[in-house]
Amino acid sequence: MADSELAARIRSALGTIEIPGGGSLADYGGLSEIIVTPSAVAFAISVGKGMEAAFGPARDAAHKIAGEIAEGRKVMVSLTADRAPANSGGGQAPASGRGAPPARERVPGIRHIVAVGSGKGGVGKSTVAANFALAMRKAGLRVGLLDADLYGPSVPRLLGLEGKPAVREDGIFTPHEAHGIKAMSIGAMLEPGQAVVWRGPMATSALRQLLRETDWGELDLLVVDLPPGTGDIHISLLQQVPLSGAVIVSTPQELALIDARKAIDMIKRMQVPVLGIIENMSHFIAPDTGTRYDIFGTGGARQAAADLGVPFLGEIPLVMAIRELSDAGTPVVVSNPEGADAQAFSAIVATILEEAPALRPQ
Ligand SMILES: Nc1ncnc2c1ncn2[C@@H]1O[C@H](COP(=O)(O)OP(=O)(O)OP(=O)(O)O)[C@@H](O)[C@H]1O
Repeated sequence: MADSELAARIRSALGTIEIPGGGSLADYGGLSEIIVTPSAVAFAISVGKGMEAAFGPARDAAHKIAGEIAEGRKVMVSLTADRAPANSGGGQAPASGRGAPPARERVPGIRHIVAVGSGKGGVGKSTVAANFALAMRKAGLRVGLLDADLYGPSVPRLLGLEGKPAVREDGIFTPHEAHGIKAMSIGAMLEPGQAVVWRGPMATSALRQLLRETDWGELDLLVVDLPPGTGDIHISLLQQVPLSGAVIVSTPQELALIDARKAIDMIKRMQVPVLGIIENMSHFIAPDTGTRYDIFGTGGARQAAADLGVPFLGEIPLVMAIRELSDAGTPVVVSNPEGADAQAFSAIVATILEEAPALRPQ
């Protein structure tokens, strides 16, 4: 069945579900577009603040009906209320009460979650996140990598993931395994080139399900590759799970650093420890002469880290091999582990494990 036909069938079936206040879910203005991908069906129901509980049965019924029509696809139905008043607190908030942010809840089996973010796009955040995860694996940790960059997922390319993740009978994803780590990405569920417009509530719901409805097994560390910037996904992740820390990737340019400062500010306000800044594309070493060129300036991220009172974790040079190997699905940490570039990632991991001993393998 064509995707559009499947979406139309689901929408029409939602007409049998009655919503609080009367009327059917199919006609309800808060029902989002129904997104169909080769392995998933996703839609959101937006309700007024305080109406979440009343709409719960409608959401459950929608999930069931969509599951019956979805032909083996994973169904993701999110129920979202209008945004609660800005939460500046963080920490374990009360679980009930109108507008109260939900309590941060651990993901069973996962000891630590560390997010990798950046202020600006295109600074190499995903490349760093993948190599960072693999370097943690080399350091002896059981590692997973969650691609939360729903708008531009690149983990499938970086790790060479092929095919869709399997969905168990109970609807739980089985993650991909690559180079000794587990990996989940919404990108692996899309057709090549398929663009999905994740509107705010659906994005946060998709993230929640990738995080909580995946059979991660026992992990010492889940690395989360965030989208660039400081949007809904970041706030949602920071609010819904306790994070052991966040790492910010920046290039040395002032513009990237301004945005990196904003990201660090947000993370601190949400009371998540900032493990430090990694400067990517720090400098270029000419392969023929070995001459170092500071093409984006030098020392910018180190200075910004000092100004912000957060650790500076290290520099990753701009190297053709990093790009070529990442694009080929064999990141430098696994394909050339003894090379200087891989060593730069290992040194960063060693610094973090020194500074945050709780993360070390047990
Ligand atoms: N240190 C590096 N040396 C050479 N190329 C690099 C380096 N880091 C990243 N790249 C390349 O830069 C490009 C962008 O990297 P990447 O996709 O990781 O960035 P990003 O910050 O995650 O981007 P987005 O904002 O789209 O999520 C990729 O082609 C990648 O291979």
